[in-house]
Amino acid sequence: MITIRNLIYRYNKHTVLFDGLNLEMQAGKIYGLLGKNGAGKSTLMKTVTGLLFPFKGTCKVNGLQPFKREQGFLEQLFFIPEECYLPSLSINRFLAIYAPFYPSFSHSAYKEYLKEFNIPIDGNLHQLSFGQKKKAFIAFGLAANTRLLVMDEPTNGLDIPSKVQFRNIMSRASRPDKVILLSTHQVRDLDDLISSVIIMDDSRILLHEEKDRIMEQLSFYNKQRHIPQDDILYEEQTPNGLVAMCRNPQHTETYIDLEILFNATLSNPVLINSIFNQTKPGK
Ligand SMILES: Nc1ncnc2c1ncn2[C@@H]1O[C@H](COP(=O)(O)OP(=O)(O)OP(=O)(O)O)[C@@H](O)[C@H]1O
Repeated sequence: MITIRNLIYRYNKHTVLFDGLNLEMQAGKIYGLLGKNGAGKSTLMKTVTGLLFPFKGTCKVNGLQPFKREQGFLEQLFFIPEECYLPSLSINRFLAIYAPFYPSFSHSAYKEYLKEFNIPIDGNLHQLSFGQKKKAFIAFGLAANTRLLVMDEPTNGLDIPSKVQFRNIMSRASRPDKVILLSTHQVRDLDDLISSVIIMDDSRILLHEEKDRIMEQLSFYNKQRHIPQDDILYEEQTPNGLVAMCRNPQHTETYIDLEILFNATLSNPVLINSIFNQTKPGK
C-alpha cells in the first residue's frame, strides 16, 4: 500500500539525506518506526504524508503520490505530529468544521474515544492542557477512519493512565485496509501494539521485519540461564541484569525486548539482517 522506491531526498544542496531509500508497507499492519534523534524518521513521515517532495525516486500511497496532495489522498490521510497546535475553538465547533473532510469519520467513535480519554465533549480546545489537546487530536485522528494514519511520538506528553488508555484504544484501531505508522523513542509504550518493526539510523533502514518473524528467529533471555555462547548475538547490562539476544533455532517463544533489538541492530546491522535473510521464505 505504501511503496517507496529509490527515494532521494535532501534538505539542501550539500546534504543528501535519503540516498536511494526503498521501503514497503502493507495494509492491516501497525509499523513501529524506531531510530535515534536525527535518524530521519520525521523526514520519512513527512515524505509519506506529502509534506516534503522527493528529489528523485517515488513514494506512492495507494497508487497516489503524496506530494501532489490530491483530494483522494488527503481524505484518507491523518497525521498526528509530535506537537499538536489546535485552533482556539470548542470541540464541537472543531468537529463541525473538520470532520466533513473525512468521508468515513465516525462521530460515535469520536465521542467514545473522548470519553475514554476523559475529555469533555463540550469543552474548549484552548482550555485543555498539552496532554489533553494531544488526546483530543488522537481521538479525532482515529475517528477519521483514514486508510493511512501516521503518528509522530504519540505517547509523548501523555501521563501513565493516558498511555494505558491510548494502548487500549489503539489495539482496536487496526483495520485490514489501513496502514498505521508510529514513530517512537518510548518503545515500551508501544511494543505490544506494533506488528512490524522498522529501525532507522543515519537515514537508512537497518532492519524491517514482522514481529512474528523476529519472535521466530530471535529469543531474549536474562543471562542467569545457560545459553550456548554460539547462539548469543548481542548482550547488554540492564538495570535488571545481563540480557542476551540469541539465535532461536528451536523457535522458542520469548517476549521481544525492542530496546535490546534496537541496540543490537545499531551495533551490528549486517549480523542481525543475516539472521533474517538466511531464513527468508523460499531460501
Ligand atoms: N528543515 C531542515 N533543514 C535541514 N536539515 C534538516 C531539517 N530537518 C531535519 N534536518 C536534518 O535531517 C536529519 C533527519 O532529521 P529528522 O527530523 O528526520 O530526524 P528524526 O529521526 O525525526 O529525529 P528526532 O527523533 O530527533 O525527531 C537530521 O540530521 C536533521 O538535522
